Amino acid sequence: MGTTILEVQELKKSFGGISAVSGVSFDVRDGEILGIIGPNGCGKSTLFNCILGQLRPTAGRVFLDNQDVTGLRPSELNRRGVSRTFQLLQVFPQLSVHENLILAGQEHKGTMVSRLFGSRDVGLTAEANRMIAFFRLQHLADEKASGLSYGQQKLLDAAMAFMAGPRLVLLDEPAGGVNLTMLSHLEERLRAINAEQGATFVVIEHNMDFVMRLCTRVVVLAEGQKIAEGTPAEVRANPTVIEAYLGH
Ligand SMILES: Nc1ncnc2c1ncn2[C@@H]1O[C@H](COP(=O)(O)OP(=O)(O)OP(=O)(O)O)[C@@H](O)[C@H]1O
Repeated sequence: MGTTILEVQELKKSFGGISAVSGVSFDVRDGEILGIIGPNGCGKSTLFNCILGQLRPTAGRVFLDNQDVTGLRPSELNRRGVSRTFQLLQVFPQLSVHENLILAGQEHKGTMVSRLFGSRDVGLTAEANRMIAFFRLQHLADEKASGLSYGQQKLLDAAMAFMAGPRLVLLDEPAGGVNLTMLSHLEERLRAINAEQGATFVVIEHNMDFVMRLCTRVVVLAEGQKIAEGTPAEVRANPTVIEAYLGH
């Protein structure tokens, strides 16, 4: 496996008296698909939000390519090549599939680039077309996002996160609410973007089968702490993991 892209060290986040994340450490290596799983309320989203600057950690550090990025704003992390999806769809319903992708690309490149250099495109039209072809959305390219099925919107949402060649993508429940046919398409395309383009990403997901099939490595959280880490097979056989799931 490649060099370390992201390193999370002893991250903690409390909300008043509630400790949502209690000292979690892990890393993400170039070219891998890392899964983060755990029972409801174990701190997965809080962890993502702390890594991506939506929340300021109570303690701990986050390094991107060996640079300390703890507490940087989401827009700054975007400019450094980290993008994400949210549990709730972030597509703009009144914009077409193509326009949504362009907008995501502009956000990833940083609006300053287009402001300073005039062109709002900076190669994004070609990139959007490439992404549309990659995720097999050609027949929907000019459709408004609101006209797409929920599964198609989730696919678009994921495609948007990969616009402009980010260094690292964090996907928050990409499979949530997606029907089986669309799910296998999403899984196959995510696998392909990793294999063919070397995309590195982290997936938070409740769908255990999806995670176990897709991810190269899995981190398991329970009650704000990391309780296991390993290949899908190792994690599945880990008694502590089984206990944490059966106990809920
Ligand atoms: N803004 C907040 N204020 C207070 N408590 C919060 C806040 N956000 C999260 N929490 C609490 O922190 C804990 C972790 O929540 P978090 O949403 O990170 O878990 P999760 O693993 O993502 O859950 P789920 O799988 O249900 O999405 C929970 O006990 C939750 O109630």
